[in-house]
Amino acid sequence: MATAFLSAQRSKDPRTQVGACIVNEENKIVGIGYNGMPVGCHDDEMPWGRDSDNILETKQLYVCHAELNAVLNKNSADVKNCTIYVALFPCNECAKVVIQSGIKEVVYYSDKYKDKPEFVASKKMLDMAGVKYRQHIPKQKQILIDFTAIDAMTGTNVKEVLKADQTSF
Ligand SMILES: Nc1nc(=O)n([C@H]2C[C@H](O)[C@@H](COP(=O)(O)O)O2)cc1CO
Ligand SMILES: [Zn+2]
Repeated sequence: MATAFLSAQRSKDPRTQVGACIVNEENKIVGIGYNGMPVGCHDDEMPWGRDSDNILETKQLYVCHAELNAVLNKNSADVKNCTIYVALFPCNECAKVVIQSGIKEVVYYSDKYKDKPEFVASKKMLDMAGVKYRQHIPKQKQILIDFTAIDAMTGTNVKEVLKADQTSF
């Protein structure tokens, strides 16, 4: 799930960044994706709003959801019997992609849109197709990525080695 969330950081959606990570039966990652505009549809030329009188001026008609991208980005022949980790519960369109691609389990973090018809329909289809879904409750609320830690650790290790050398002499 953390990998899904990390992938979401790349999304240009100013409101909701979603990531998805697919793992096979050995828990090995076979696909990662985040919500974004289709290839060739430039982020800065596409609408990112969601509320407009003109639906053509909203993101809904254009944006590829994280789950779709994760399936399309797969590095294996298929994603049959895989599990998809996703930050937000899949909508009805993504549920179809999940079912048709053979994914057997959805692990989601948030179900904040659960009362909307897209998500009621999604669950109806997942239930009928026998795709399991469960909420992920993380052991810790946050993970900090500190790029500098690798150098700091090396420094500490070097100091420890030097100290050990001094005591042995
Ligand atoms: N499961 C999902 N995967 C996704 O990639 N998305 C994307 C579509 C939009 O770009 C954004 C939702 O925008 P908003 O409705 O919160 O402003 O997240 C949304 C959902 C849930 O609907
Ligand atoms: Zn979707």
